[in-house]
Amino acid sequence: MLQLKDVDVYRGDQQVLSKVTADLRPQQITSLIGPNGSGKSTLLQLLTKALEPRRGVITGRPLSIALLAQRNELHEPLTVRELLTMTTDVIDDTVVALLQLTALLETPMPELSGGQQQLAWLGFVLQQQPELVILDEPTTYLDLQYQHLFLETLRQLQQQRQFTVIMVLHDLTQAFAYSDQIWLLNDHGQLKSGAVADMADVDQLSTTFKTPLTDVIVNQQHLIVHA
Ligand SMILES: Nc1ncnc2c1ncn2[C@@H]1O[C@H](COP(=O)(O)OP(=O)(O)OP(=O)(O)O)[C@@H](O)[C@H]1O
Repeated sequence: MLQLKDVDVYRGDQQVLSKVTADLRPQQITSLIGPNGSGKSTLLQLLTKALEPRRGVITGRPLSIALLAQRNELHEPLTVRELLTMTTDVIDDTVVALLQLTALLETPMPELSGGQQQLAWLGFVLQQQPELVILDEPTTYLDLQYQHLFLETLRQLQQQRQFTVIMVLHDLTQAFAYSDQIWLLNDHGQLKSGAVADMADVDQLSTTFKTPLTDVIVNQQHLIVHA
């Protein structure tokens, strides 16, 4: 699928990404992590072609890409059903049930909680059956219960339907728990990537985030916490 080779990106005179080379693994979940301002959103913009690199090449962009932001706006107070059928006539009952939206289909979106709205937006994205789903900090405004519901449901549906996901997450424990691959950007815009097990390197993470971190393993899961 998508490959980046020696990609340099500038914003004006400022170099944001430097010689980024990576391979987005198909049918897997990749989390893109890195400190504030390291260029995560910029990298996502490259994937959707909203930005072009100054140097380097990007190949293998899939035809169907769906993007979900931290917050998503509607210009009309659509119901959940209207949102889900905006781009396709058929409601996917499995998706709706897993997202706990079945009883909310006739409810106007503004009457849902923030967490329910974000699940409805995930439903909107998945209804389109995209090959690649790009999520930019999708759980930022959700409480813990909804963060887990969102990521669990995404994981479950991704395993059933085998689409590819790349998402920016700030919570390192969640990134390691819900992903197959990690892309780690440092504040020089350099990227390291690898499987979760290989990237759970606290020295590398502590250096990149400029804060001491430690890795506690509970039930074979990496909890990356402040040392
Ligand atoms: N539209 C823009 N015009 C000019 N510079 C920009 C623009 N968007 C981002 N930048 C700059 O590019 C750099 C990378 O920003 P980007 O938003 O990609 O980082 P990020 O890792 O997503 O940050 P955060 O974690 O804070 O969301 C920053 O120095 C930022 O100021």
